[in-house]
Amino acid sequence: MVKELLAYIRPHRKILVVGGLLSLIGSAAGLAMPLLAKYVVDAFGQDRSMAGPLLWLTVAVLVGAVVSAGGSYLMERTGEGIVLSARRKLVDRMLRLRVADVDRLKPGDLLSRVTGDTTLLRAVLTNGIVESVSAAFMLVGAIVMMAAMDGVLLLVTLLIVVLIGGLVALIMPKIQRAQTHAQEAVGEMGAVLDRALQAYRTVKASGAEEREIAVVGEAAVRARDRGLQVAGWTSLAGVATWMAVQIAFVAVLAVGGARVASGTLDVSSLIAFLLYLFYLVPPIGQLVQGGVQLQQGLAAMKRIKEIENLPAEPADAVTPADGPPIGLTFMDVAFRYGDDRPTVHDGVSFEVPPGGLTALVGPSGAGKSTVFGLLERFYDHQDGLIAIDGRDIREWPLGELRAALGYVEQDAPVLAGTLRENLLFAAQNATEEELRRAIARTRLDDLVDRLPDGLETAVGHRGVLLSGGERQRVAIARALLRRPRLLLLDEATSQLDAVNELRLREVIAEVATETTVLVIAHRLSTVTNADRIVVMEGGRVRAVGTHDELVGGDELYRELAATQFLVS
Ligand SMILES: Nc1ncnc2c1ncn2[C@@H]1O[C@H](COP(=O)(O)OP(=O)(O)OP(=O)(O)O)[C@@H](O)[C@H]1O
Repeated sequence: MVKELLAYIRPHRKILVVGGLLSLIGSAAGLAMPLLAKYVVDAFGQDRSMAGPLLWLTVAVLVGAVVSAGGSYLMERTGEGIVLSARRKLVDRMLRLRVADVDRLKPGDLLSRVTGDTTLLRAVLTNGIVESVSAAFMLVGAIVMMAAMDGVLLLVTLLIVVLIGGLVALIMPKIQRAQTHAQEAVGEMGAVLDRALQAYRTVKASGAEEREIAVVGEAAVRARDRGLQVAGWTSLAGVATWMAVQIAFVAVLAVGGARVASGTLDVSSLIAFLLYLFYLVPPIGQLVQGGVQLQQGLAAMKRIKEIENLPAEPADAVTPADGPPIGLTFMDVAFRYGDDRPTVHDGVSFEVPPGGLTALVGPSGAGKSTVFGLLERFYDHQDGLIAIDGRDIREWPLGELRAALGYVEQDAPVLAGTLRENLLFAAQNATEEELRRAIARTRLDDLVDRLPDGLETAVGHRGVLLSGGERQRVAIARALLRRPRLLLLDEATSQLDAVNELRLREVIAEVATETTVLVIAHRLSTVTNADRIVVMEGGRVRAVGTHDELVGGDELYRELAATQFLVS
């Protein structure tokens, strides 16, 4: 893990070294001060002019301050750079994960990894490491100076510092464990908050505000408790170091006082020694702090790596290319969502010839949406053959496969942004003419006319400004602009008004004249217009035919037609 942490630093190492050097120079200037103070005191005692030593003292203060400030700015800059590259890498991986992996992850937790955990890297990589180096330098420097003052006093000091240092070293692993838990708790809080925000209306309609507030509140309390554990251990480490210095102070004062009295030590040396002793405080504190930050960084790194280590889909983005409609084949396809999950497809076989409208129908849970998930290769089937245009989908380069398909989800997501951005989402290079045509084909013209800023109108978070029927047509227009050779359309189950219903039917019928359309049908009008209907039940294909054939020959279909389809 430390190695991975260092990998983030490598690109910034030059500037980090410069910043580190500046900090060291600042520290060295600081280190010189007690010595210069000693000269001031000596000059005072020997009736010499204090001007020279005082001037040097002033110069040391100024140089120390300016150089330290420069060093710390460079450090912060590097820190921001490191956070940026960690975020970029993480986001890149997150958007390329396989759907099956994302199903298992919680969006709120993912968000906290990008926003929260990356920030923790900054502290460890800059302050943590560089300041620890400069603190170690200060520490060694102070000890050398103390040795020059008086060896006996140094021994007394070191004995105490080493004892307490051992204690702090024992506390560090506890801090890391507590810190990992604390960051996980923040992620969990993000996840429960996200759950409530995703279902905002349902929360309100269910009168569940209080409960959700309590759930998020509890997660926040857990995060606080974990944070308190970290704080507890950190304070203990802090107190231990503080105690070390205080005890050393008393011991040095006692031993040093005795040596001054016996004439083996100058008063000025004792004063300088005591000053150096207090010079030990910040570097020791910094080393402890650096240790804590390292633990935080390691915990954050672990959470970042958990995502980065997940497999990614190949990144072969392909611009959609025009082509004739294509057909598809399912042959004995077997699939389940996970080894411990029930079988969803249990030998599914059907064929869709190029062009025309094919409807998939069946009771809820029959595996219809799963057909789409497999065609888009969001998931990989375990057995059997799925071919598109006569070619096994495993042999299609992923980008090319997805470029050939248009996909409209049932709840037709519309993204925050303008209507134009939404329409061009899947085909950034579409021309104004193509855009206009797609709008006309999906009968969105009057919507565009009605909206205050036309295509440039912001449609709101998840398209709340549009009706369900409009959202579905926007999604269809978006898919059409990609010029799919096979359109996968999961029809909205929501009840549409007569106008929207009619428009949707016209749109589907018209699109089916130009490309292959496979629709998961929820409307009677769709199935009656379909060239063929595939009836699925319990993970198998039960019957294939036209509406009239199936009404006559398939009992389940007859029942579905009578009860399930939204009659138009
Ligand atoms: N991402 C998923 N992870 C695990 N199981 C899933 C996932 N998606 C669907 N399933 C399960 O697979 C089965 C078939 O689901 P599918 O969505 O394909 O059915 P469907 O016929 O489209 O149903 P509906 O018409 O209700 O949408 C269901 O039992 C469902 O619980």
